[in-house]
Amino acid sequence: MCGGCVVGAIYCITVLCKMKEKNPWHKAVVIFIAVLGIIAIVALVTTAVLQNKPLQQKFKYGIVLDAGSSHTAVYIYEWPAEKENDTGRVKQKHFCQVKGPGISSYSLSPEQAGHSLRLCIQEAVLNVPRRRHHETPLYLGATAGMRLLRMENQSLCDQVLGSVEKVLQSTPFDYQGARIISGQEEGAFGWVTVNYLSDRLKQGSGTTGALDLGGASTQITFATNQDETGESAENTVTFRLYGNDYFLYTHSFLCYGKDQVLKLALAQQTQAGASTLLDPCFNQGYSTNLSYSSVYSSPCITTQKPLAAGEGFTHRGTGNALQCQEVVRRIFNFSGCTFSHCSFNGVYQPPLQGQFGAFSAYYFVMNFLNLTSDTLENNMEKMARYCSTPWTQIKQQFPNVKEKYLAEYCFSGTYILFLLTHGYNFTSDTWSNIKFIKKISGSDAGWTLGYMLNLTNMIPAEAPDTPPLPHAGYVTLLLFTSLLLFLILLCSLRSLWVRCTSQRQII
Ligand SMILES: Nc1ccn([C@@H]2O[C@H](COP(=O)(O)OP(=O)(O)O)[C@@H](O)[C@H]2O)c(=O)n1
Ligand SMILES: [Ca+2]
Repeated sequence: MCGGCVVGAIYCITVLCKMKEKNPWHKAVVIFIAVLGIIAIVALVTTAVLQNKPLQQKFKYGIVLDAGSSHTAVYIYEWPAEKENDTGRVKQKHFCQVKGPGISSYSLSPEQAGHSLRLCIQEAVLNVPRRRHHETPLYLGATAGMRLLRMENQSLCDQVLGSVEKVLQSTPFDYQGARIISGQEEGAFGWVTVNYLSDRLKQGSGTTGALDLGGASTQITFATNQDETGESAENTVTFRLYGNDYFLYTHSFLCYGKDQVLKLALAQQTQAGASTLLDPCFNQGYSTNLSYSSVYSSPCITTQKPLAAGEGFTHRGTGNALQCQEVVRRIFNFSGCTFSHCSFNGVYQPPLQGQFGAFSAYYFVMNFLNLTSDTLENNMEKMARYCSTPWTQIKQQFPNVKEKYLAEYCFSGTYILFLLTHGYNFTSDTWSNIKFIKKISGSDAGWTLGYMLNLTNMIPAEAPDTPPLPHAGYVTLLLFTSLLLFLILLCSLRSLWVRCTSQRQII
């Protein structure tokens, strides 16, 4: 079309040139045509650019409630409406932490479980534009706290789920159900989240493994070769995403979240039923009274409360990291592997592959202890120093940290180092493959985003078709071509003018 303009303009000039002798206005007419040509090109480029400009962005929303063992969190996600299937497009818009404990703690007053969510639901209502409310899917997924309650008492578990369901149904959102997700789902969707956010799924190779530490369970998930997954079907999840096949190894260790594992350690150390427990995993000078039932009532504890024991015991710290490691070692079972390789407790695990992102409590604990960017050996030393610091000094040093968390860091840090090395087989050499992360590109690492992407079919199995040129490339090419044609027009005008003038001189 632009080429047509140029040819037309040249034709006009030629005609004009012939008319020139007779017409005293020829100069003005030539200038007029040149200006007209410029205006035509500018109009053409402007129209083409505006026509192809991305439309004003409209957003869609999705809400996922993570009903964890220790607390419930509400995540609101947002994405451009016309780019639903593009990787990396869904972002966390808002986060709300529900006040109080996890929903499984309301087993004796189930109505309270639903009620506890109300404030965060109100926040969600304000954070999603009103006209989008009815089309915004809302999901609740409960994890290990509710898995344990289901094992303990199915009826109480149903009542708690019923109570949250009642509240969620009454919201203006498109409620899609509240359920207990499986350990495999928790692990696999954590892996999807991490790889979606770091934009690795479209590239098809070099994915990142996911390590999730909760309060009641912990998950390890990573991509392996197809033949590695054959040994244990229950540890295998396969996905086809953006045209690539992924064979994932995943395992969720129930009772190996950091709060339940502490109960395992306390039960292990109170077998004799003494009235005082001297615990190397707590700082020297730390002392508190604990009831036996707070330890032994968990379904993770299979041993009975010691017969000789009274109501409770004094839990006293002695602060010794090496002895603490021995306490932690006793809650792992390294015998009885029936597969080619195992992690612990007879669970199959193929050799570790690639990089890993470690999130949730891994991040909280390691970040507090300043163990996120050092060698394994240095981290062991730092850990020993923290454990041997007297409790009074720790409290003085961190007056703003909740005492319960502060007291447990020696135990939790020792447990994390032991789990990653002796449990999963990370070594001094492979330690640097683990990155302790909270967020990736502004969104929290965790299973919730992967869960929503899967349920809303937002990750297609096959790679979507993309235009041959991105918008910026298209505009650049258009401008460049127009500029070139304009220059050709000017040159042609000039050479015609020169020829015209010389012809006149000859005449
Ligand atoms: N700021 C925070 C928040 C949570 N946490 C811990 O992170 C863990 C989160 O577990 P969770 O509630 O998701 O439990 P699961 O159901 O995933 O096992 C709990 O052990 C919390 O105590 C922490 O250490 N620091
Ligand atoms: Ca969790």
